[in-house]
Amino acid sequence: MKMTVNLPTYQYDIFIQKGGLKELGAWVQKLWSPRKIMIITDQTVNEFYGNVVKTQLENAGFMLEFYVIEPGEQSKSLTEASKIYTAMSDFQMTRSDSVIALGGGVVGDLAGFVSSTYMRGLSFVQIPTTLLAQVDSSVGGKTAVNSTTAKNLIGTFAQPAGVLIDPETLETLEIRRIREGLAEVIKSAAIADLTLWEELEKYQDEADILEHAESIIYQCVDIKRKVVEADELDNDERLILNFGHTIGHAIEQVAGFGVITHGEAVAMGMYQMCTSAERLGKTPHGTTEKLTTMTRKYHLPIEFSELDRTDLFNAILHDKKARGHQLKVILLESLGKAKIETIQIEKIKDFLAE
Ligand SMILES: NC(=O)c1ccc[n+]([C@@H]2O[C@H](COP(=O)([O-])OP(=O)(O)OC[C@H]3O[C@@H](n4cnc5c(N)ncnc54)[C@H](O)[C@@H]3O)[C@@H](O)[C@H]2O)c1
Ligand SMILES: O=C(O)C(=O)C[C@@H](O)[C@H](O)[C@H](O)COP(=O)(O)O
Ligand SMILES: [Zn+2]
Repeated sequence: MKMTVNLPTYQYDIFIQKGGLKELGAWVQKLWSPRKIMIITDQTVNEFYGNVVKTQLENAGFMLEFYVIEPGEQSKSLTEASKIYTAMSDFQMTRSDSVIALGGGVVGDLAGFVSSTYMRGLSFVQIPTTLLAQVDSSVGGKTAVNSTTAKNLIGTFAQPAGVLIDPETLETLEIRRIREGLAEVIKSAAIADLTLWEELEKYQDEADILEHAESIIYQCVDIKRKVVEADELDNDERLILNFGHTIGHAIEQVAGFGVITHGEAVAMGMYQMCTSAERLGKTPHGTTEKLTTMTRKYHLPIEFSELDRTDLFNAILHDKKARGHQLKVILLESLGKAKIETIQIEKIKDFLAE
């Protein structure tokens, strides 16, 4: 399956194919002439998929260097980015060379960030290997690293040259990671696609989801593609992709990056926004119950009562949807349709109430 993201001045293809990794060499040859490629990945992904990627690309005539990070959110930092710049410079990369991000959202965000800033920008490709990265983070061009004070505080908009999604890589993924990816799937359906929502209601469990992974990934990527095409730089419609993230990102930061996964935090954030919006009369009665049933079925957490509300509020002050004292929040008008409301930033406390 192929899809094209059409932006005003740029376009790229997303290729979704079981076993696609085994065709990587030929796919990359269509994008790039022979050149140096730095493959940025993490230790776990490298153990599973490093060899196939190496063989494919070397046979296709590329000169490779692997940069392998420690797995986990802690690696999404300026410290790690700085080490990668040094490795890129040691590999004597020039602006005609390129980067491949091979891994989950951490690798994708970090590799995208260094690619878009090294020498003011090298081309890069996303090869996402987690469900979360395949349904969300590999598409749309948001790159970032975290600071100690806030999630994704430092970043760029930089679109990849292409995205290759091989759903077979999900076979080696731990169940907790499948579930966290499902949080972004649930988000995508909740904000924009009632049909996908109803489909998710019919699936029995995670195994059922994996059986239908290719189609689910396609639908999520298509939702994201449309939103990004309408508002690449996150000024308006794209903000809906942030449903659950205002509180979710604060949860990740306050708990300590990596303790609660991004998807788990988004599940908590979606629940909290939905239940509060329902209490405030901004979301139809009964929506939270359906959302809770869905998140429970896929074993996602919704509770975060142990986290201090003031700490969460302070973290929310760094949300990128804030403008001065105002904050845009994403609510559900109904299941399958999001709406954006502007509130005074203090008012987010109404949504944090236990
Ligand atoms: N840029 C965006 O639009 C966007 C969207 C959503 C999330 N994100 C970011 O993505 C990050 C989360 O991504 P993630 O959940 O993929 O986390 P991750 O990259 O940390 O991957 C999760 C774990 O799975 C392992 N792994 C990856 N692929 C594997 C495979 N095929 N088999 C076995 N193990 C594998 C990794 O080693 C890691 O331990 C967060 O930092 C979040 O902010 C970005
Ligand atoms: O692509 C987007 O836009 C999103 O908001 C997708 C989110 O799932 C993702 O977590 C994103 O990185 C959040 O971006 P941020 O601007 O809130 O840092
Ligand atoms: Zn997200």
